[in-house]
Amino acid sequence: MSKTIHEALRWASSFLAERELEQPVAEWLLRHYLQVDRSKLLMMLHDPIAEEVVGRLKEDLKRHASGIPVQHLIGYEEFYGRRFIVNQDVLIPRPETEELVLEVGKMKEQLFGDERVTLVDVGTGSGAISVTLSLEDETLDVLAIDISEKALVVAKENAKNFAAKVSFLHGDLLEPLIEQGKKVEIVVSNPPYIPLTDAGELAVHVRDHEPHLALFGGEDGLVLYRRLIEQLPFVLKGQAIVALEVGVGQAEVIKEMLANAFPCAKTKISLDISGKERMVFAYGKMTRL
Ligand SMILES: C[S@@+](CC[C@H](N)C(=O)[O-])C[C@H]1O[C@@H](n2cnc3c(N)ncnc32)[C@H](O)[C@@H]1O
Repeated sequence: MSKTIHEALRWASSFLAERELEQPVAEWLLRHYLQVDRSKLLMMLHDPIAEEVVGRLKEDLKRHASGIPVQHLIGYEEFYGRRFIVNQDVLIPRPETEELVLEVGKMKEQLFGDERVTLVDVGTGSGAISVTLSLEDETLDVLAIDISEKALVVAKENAKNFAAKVSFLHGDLLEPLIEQGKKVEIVVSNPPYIPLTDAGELAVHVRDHEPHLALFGGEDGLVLYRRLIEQLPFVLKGQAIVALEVGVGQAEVIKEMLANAFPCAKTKISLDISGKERMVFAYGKMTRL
């Protein structure tokens, strides 16, 4: 007799638990195969499940147990309620970054109201930040930069899928803007910030399956912040916002770097939903006097 969805899920949960892997993975996979949302899946729990779907589930769970992120198995990650294509060329967007997007939206509203302003997302990866902000706020002209040509292919595909108007540039941090003499009101970045010295502590699915260019920020994790902050004065308008996602334990030092670079601006650290200092901002007057 064929299994029900409930039985398949129970089997999958114990497979994952034995390997200390996250339980929702089985549900994500089944929702993906059956193309249903969570509430529909719950309503279908006692329906029979086709043998080939059970076979696919077993195969994918084995691949996941070997270290492949579930997002690479299904080909997307949800970000701000939208499905972004992801593959081995881009960082899988994380929930903390949704909080950065939310904060940037609020700060833009406070500082610029409905004024039309230009925002640049440095190190756009899958385009999660740039595409989302462009869709959420029509008063933003959005540019996005990445040093990885392969990441830009994915970001462009995501922008196309959502008909988001983002202009993509290839280059090192803000250099493409500096070369054009272009000035912007908002710089957002979630640069690579893991210290190279922490590489050994990373989970296999991160270390072996996400691009190292997206993960490591030099020996101490701060290399990209230092270089980005040095470049900022060349691209920021007089009134501006700088919004950076940072790693745990990096917020104070990055706030200080911003305060030194922009003595007339206000700076602040924001906590993520789990109470960790994960966002640093400089905003207001960006001139030195
Ligand atoms: C941590 S990932 C962030 C991706 C995406 N913004 C997100 O939040 O999901 C960092 C991104 O910065 C890019 N990157 C690394 N070094 C860079 C550089 N020097 N200039 C521009 N982009 C860079 C990487 O290719 C990667 O896409």
